Amino acid sequence: MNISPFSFLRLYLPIVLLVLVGSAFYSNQAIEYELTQIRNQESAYIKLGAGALSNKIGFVSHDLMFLSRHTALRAAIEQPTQKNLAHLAEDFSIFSASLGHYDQIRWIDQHGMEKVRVDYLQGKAVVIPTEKLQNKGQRYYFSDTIKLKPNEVFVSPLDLNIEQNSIEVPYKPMLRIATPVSDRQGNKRGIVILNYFGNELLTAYSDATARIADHSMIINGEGYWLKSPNPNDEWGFMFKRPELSMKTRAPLAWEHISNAETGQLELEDGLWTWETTYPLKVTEKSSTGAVDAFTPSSGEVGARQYVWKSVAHFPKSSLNAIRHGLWLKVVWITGVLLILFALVIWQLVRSWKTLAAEKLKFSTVADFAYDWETWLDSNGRYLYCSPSCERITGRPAEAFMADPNLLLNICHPDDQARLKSHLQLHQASDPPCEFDFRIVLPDGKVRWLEHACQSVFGQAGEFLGRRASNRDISERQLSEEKVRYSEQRFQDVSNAAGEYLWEIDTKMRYTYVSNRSTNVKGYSPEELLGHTPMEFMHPDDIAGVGEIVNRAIADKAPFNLQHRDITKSGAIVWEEVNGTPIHDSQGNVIGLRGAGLNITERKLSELALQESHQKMHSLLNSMAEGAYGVDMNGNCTFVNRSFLRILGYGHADEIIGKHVHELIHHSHPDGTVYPASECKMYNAFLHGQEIHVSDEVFWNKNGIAIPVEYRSQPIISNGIMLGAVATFVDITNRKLAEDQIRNLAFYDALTLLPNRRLLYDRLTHAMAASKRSGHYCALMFLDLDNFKPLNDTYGHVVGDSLLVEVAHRINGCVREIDTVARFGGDEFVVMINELDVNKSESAVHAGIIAENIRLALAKPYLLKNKRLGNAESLVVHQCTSSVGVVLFIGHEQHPDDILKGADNAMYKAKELGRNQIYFSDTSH
Ligand SMILES: Nc1nc2c(ncn2[C@@H]2O[C@H](COP(=O)(O)OP(=O)(O)OP(=O)(O)O)[C@@H](O)[C@H]2O)c(=O)[nH]1
Repeated sequence: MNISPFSFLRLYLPIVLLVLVGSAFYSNQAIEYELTQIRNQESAYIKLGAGALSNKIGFVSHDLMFLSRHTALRAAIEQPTQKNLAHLAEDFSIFSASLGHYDQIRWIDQHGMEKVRVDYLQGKAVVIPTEKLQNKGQRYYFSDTIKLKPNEVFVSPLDLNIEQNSIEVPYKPMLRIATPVSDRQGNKRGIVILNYFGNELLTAYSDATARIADHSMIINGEGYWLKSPNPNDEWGFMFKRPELSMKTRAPLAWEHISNAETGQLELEDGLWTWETTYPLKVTEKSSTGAVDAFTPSSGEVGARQYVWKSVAHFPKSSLNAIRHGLWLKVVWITGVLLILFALVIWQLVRSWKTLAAEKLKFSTVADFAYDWETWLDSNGRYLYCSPSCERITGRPAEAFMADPNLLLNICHPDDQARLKSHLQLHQASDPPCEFDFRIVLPDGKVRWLEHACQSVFGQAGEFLGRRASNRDISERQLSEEKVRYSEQRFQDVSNAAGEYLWEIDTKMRYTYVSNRSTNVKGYSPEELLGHTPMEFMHPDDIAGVGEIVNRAIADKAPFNLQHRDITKSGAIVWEEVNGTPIHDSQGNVIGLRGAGLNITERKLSELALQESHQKMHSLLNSMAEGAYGVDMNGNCTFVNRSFLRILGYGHADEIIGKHVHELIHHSHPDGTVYPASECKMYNAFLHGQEIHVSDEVFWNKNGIAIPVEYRSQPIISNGIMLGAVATFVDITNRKLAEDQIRNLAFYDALTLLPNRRLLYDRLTHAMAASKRSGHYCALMFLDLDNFKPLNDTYGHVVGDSLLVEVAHRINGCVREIDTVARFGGDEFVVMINELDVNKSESAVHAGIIAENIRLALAKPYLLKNKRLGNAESLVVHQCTSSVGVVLFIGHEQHPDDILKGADNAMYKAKELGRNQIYFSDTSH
């Protein structure tokens, strides 16, 4: 795992600083402690040394005073007889030998003459014979002592013993202590003096300061060493060598030492510790002494001036060594500590990072969990609540953390008792638990939650509470509800429909059959399970059913089939089966399921219907009329053969399913569009009405209008209209016949000109029109002149052809709106409409037209002549015509009068010689 140097240093640097400061503080404290120890030790030993010196001096002083008051001495002073002197010498010997401290014990009389002297030589007290006694009157110790008052003590400086005016070698440090003695009258009778071995004193000092022997020393008041770690420095004053004194060697230290009774001071050269000893009591005196044997003291020295300094000098190098040693120790410990801290912090940072990573994982897994994750302690308080609770419950995680009862409070009232007992009672030993409950959202909606929880334990097996996962299963519940509802509905519908449900495995054995099987097959589900459907099937149907089912399995497709079953009672029932393959997750077919329905009645009906259909089909196809059916959308449901024949189709499939009106009835006879909305038949069938139309057209496949007469009748079953059936006949021949009849009534069969009836009709219309317009009309009555001879000569056929040609030539002389009619025989009537509003102008126009006709008819005719048995010949014929003209307007005259007028005019033309035009009188 990578650790960021920044993370490490951020934690480590303050600790480094702390350790360094701590180390510095500790080192200072340690050094100070060590130095304090040393200082204390120095002080203590120096005090011990000083004390040892004082004690020793005290003992000596005590011995002196004991001897000065000794009875033998008193006796010798009063009566210095040999006996008393001997006695005194003996006592001095005993004293010397018993103590061994004194080099000499003497009584010197007031003249300085040694009276009794005991020396201590080689461990024995030796009384010096009288003849060897010397006069010490010149010596400073005598002169300094003899002048003292009784009981005052003279203590000499500690110096080296001088014998024969030379410093005794080896050096014999010596301290002389003396006191004057007097007789009973108070006269001074000399002194008692003890030469005390200075080594005793120095040894006592050494013993007391043995622990600091290497740097302890005794220095006299002048700064000379009486005892020094370096013996060569000692007794400088005895050799008059001032350089062997502290005053010279360490003047600064000596200045402090000499000016203070006691003290301790660290100077550049080291630690100085000193203690001042005052060997003399108040009653004791001393003098400067003298180095030379017979030199008197230069002055008296009082008790406070007679000092020895017990001094310890702890060298600077040793102090530094201690400091360095401690520093090194601290530095080493600090280094080790820093390394240890570095390792610990490194591990700590690693652990934190691991912890952070684990926390990130945890938060990623828990905080981003889709479900609502919780952890409750043994008291039911939330230790963790995932943020998804807000999406699921509508309340934030903080609300649950703050209120352990919130879940119970928002629980649906119907589920609260169960949830409450679960939350209150679950214990560490409870197994994992799952159940569903509902909560009420803030907006009042209800949501289903699937709750799953289990106990959780720490590594030591301690119960940590229960961890739960709550999943929003509202949609699933809804879906399941829908599925349940759907299944129930399916079951109900199936039952209502009389169906039974079934499932079979790949070996075609029933694995499930619903109760309705009893109604359909006559066998209960228990009797069917484990058997195959074929065991109950009509033998003739097994092969067909097997083929359909196997194909469905191969195609993995649903199937539908009908077959016959033989019921438990032996009856044959028809069953309709719908089924579909069941697949596993790999898509393999693992069985079939479906529903079966008893369709026996329907099947029998169908068969009957089929038979009926067959009959109807035969009937339809035997009809001469075309027939077809339409559904409610107007689409064709069936056609018969005559339909196909009449309308030119080859197969019913070309029509069935198509909108019949759009296919065969889309246009009027003149080709204009005939919308279905205007179609009589279509509207009649839409309204459930019968209709009969005798004259419309259907359009055949080739786009030719076929005149038809049709009937349409709605198909109504149980009051519900299902469509219509139409029949039609081709009335082309009938129409032709009708046309002919109509032509016969209104037209001349030979010339095809309107006949007299039609002329009369049009004359009536022309009269009405002229009345509206105010324009005059003209009626011309034509009669061929001498027509009869042609008939007679060539026969009626030739005469007919002339009449036809005459009709043709007259038509060529008039407008479309005019009428040319054959009135009868060789008589023609021409009616000219819309001439002029002015009668004269109209007469002129009519005359011109009449003249044109007359001229046209007067031209020769070339007529075919074919007689029976003879070849066809051409007859050239020429004839004229007589024309009578009458003008008319409105209803001034009766039609018959107009015709009569024209006829009369024509006769006038005849009378006037034929081949001319005559206007009726009424025309002018
Ligand atoms: N070919 C033929 N002749 C007809 C037809 N109808 C009448 N006729 C004859 O037409 C003749 C008419 O005769 P009329 O008009 O009386 O005599 P006409 O010979 O024309 O002499 P005028 O009229 O006096 O000039 C008769 O001989 C009829 O038989 C017809 O449809 N076809």
